Amino acid sequence: MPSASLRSLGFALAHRALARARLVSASTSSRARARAPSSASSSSSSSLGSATRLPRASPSPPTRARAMSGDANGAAELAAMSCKALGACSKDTPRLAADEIATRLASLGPTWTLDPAGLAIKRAFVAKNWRCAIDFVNALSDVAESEVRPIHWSPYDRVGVVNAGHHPDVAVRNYREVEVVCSTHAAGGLTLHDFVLAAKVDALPVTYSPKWARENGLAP
Ligand SMILES: C[C@H](O)[C@H](O)[C@H]1CNC2=NC(N)=NC(=O)C2=N1
Repeated sequence: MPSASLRSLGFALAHRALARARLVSASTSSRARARAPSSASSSSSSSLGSATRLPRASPSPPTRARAMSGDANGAAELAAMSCKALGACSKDTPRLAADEIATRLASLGPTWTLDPAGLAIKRAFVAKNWRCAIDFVNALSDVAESEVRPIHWSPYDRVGVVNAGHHPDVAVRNYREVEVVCSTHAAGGLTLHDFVLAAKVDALPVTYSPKWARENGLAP
């Protein structure tokens, strides 16, 4: 075969190979594009995802520790109860009479006191340090919220939560002095909810200031 025709044949083959290579790379990239979601669609799917994602239910209450109580049976009975079972607090939630308050108070730990007006119970202690104080408050927060129950409502079957918990007033002063006050705000005084919460608070682990623990008869 003459050299000129060989050369033109070579060019033709090279050209065809080049065209094929271009064709293959074009189809590969279009397939790749089809697989990867576009930035718009991915953002819309993630935004849809975030629209249906709702806050997780509160974590389960902390594991029980040694219940610190004056009357173990009374405290165990209270701690086994649940504010959810008692129902959400309202102005109609019955307030306890003075004698039942005294009985329930005796079954709690020794550091609970009744306020002079008889409308709240208070527990105060000194933690070992700030971190121990805040760890206790965080665990307390889980207990207060542990009565949260999920509800479903249409039409998108979104899941929400009704906060049927029972919440104490909490203060941390002088970086480690913790104060917990239980009272039923909706009823304007002490109800069974408050003693149930207090018994659960007594079951929480606490790292006390060693000096305070010795002075209050709570040294291990
Ligand atoms: C609907 C829900 O049960 C009420 O808002 C709860 C929330 N936590 C509460 N906590 C306390 N301590 N008193 C209340 O009256 C109260 N009400």
